Amino acid sequence: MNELLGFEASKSGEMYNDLATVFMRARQRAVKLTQQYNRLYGEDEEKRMAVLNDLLGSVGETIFFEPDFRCEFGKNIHIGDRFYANFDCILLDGGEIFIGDDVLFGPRVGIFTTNHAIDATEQAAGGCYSKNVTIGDDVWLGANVTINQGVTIGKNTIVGSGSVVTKSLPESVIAVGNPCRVLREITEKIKRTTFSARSNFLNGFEQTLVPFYGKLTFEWSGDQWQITVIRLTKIGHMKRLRR
Ligand SMILES: CC(=O)SCCNC(=O)CCNC(=O)[C@H](O)C(C)(C)COP(=O)(O)OP(=O)(O)OC[C@H]1O[C@@H](n2cnc3c(N)ncnc32)[C@H](O)[C@@H]1OP(=O)(O)O
Repeated sequence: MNELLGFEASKSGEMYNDLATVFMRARQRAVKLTQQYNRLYGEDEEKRMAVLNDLLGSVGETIFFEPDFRCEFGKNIHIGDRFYANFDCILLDGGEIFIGDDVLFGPRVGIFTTNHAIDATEQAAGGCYSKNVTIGDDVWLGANVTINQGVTIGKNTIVGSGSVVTKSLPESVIAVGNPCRVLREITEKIKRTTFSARSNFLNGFEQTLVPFYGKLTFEWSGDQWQITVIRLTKIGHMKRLRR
């Protein structure tokens, strides 16, 4: 076990002592900052972003976690632009977590980069090893998705609710289940009509979510309306959430 290298060991996949002082202190700091972030819910978003800037390794523009967000260290988490996570997101970042642009997490998504040692003696002594996780641009993780260490999710992929992802997934697929397997590719082209939402429900939706996302579109598929969110990129171009 490598106690001297601290985060260098954890980020490189070597076995490290999870109970070493450097990790204990960093964990306490992260808990305090995430509590502060969660308490600031509903306050000025700039204050919340300032906490995230302090807590996380790097953040893009417009990052939003519903309460309660929790992470282990924070400094190993890197998030791109326009990120939204629903309630109770847990990111255990002994290894690094890289999240791209325009990523959506459903409620109770968990990313776990660290395993305890397999050997019981090393386990009891605090032995752990971590592997980085990467989430590509335009990915949507459904509710209760679990991502295990070492996984990469290709861009534009959707992971169904309750899935446990143990191996990497390619780009532009829908994948589901435990263990998570590809269900189908995302190939279809959907024609959309954009118009303003006017019902109470949709006005409420616009006020709460659309500032983070962009615009709503509606498509009549023959027997039902499909509501889709189109997000505005930094340079103002429309970006489709689902194709
Ligand atoms: C940002 C937010 O807050 S998100 C809000 C939270 N919402 C969610 O988490 C919902 C996530 N959505 C899902 O899980 C959806 O099922 C999707 C998007 C993965 C798939 O939707 P569709 O493409 O319409 O798949 P469809 O419903 O046709 O199902 C196809 C097959 O996959 C199975 N399946 C679908 N979803 C799942 C799942 N999550 N886990 C296991 N199997 C599934 C279906 O049972 C079906 O199996 P069958 O062919 O044997 O009958």
